[in-house]
Amino acid sequence: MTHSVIFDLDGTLIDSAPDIHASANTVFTALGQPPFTRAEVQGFVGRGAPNLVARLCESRGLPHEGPEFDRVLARFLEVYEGAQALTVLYPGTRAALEALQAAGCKLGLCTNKPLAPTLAVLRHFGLENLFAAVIGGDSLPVKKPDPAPLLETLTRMGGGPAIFVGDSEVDAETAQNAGLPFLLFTEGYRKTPVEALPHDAAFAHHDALPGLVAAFSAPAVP
Ligand SMILES: O=C(O)COP(=O)(O)O
Ligand SMILES: [Mg+2]
Repeated sequence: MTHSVIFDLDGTLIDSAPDIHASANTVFTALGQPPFTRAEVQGFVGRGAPNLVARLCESRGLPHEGPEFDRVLARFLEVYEGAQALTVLYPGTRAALEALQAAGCKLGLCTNKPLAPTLAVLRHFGLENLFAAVIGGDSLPVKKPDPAPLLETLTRMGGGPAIFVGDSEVDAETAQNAGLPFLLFTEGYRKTPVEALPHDAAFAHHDALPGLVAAFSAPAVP
């Protein structure tokens, strides 16, 4: 039985932290704040843009809710939507997605990144037609690790057996919450050692992905 394969985006298919870092610095330096390091910003990626901006505000002693925060978030989202210049696909990503599709797998995307910058970056890399369903961090009232976005992605893909592929603590928890197998990409933005994150298989290069998915999809040997 061929599985549907649902992907996380930031830190899994694309290395977008340089653009997220640059967008944060564009917004916060305009507010008279000193720039953030890449590590500071990357450490807050994974729970969606409102959480990222709230954590950045907090670390500069600025309000992390209310009208002033809303203005900073709105400005960040504006800058973020046009921020693709520093983003790259992880090596082997395009080939792996195409190989999975050629093997009959349906592909889906379930990210906490807001939908507008998600669609913009998919278009930037010419990947927008590969995915049967795309759910962003603002597509539903809840985000990962709530299982609803992942399950909704699968429903929009027509259901059936599925595997989730992601890079983070949030993704591992989402897969568990949704009851789906989890493949962990080890070169993304996780903060926890691989051994400490629940996963069914781990990989460091996307070349390994079609083989891992095929192993899951193979009928169990009696
Ligand atoms: O925008 C984020 O916080 C992270 O996005 P991701 O779910 O694609 O890793
Ligand atoms: Mg991620």
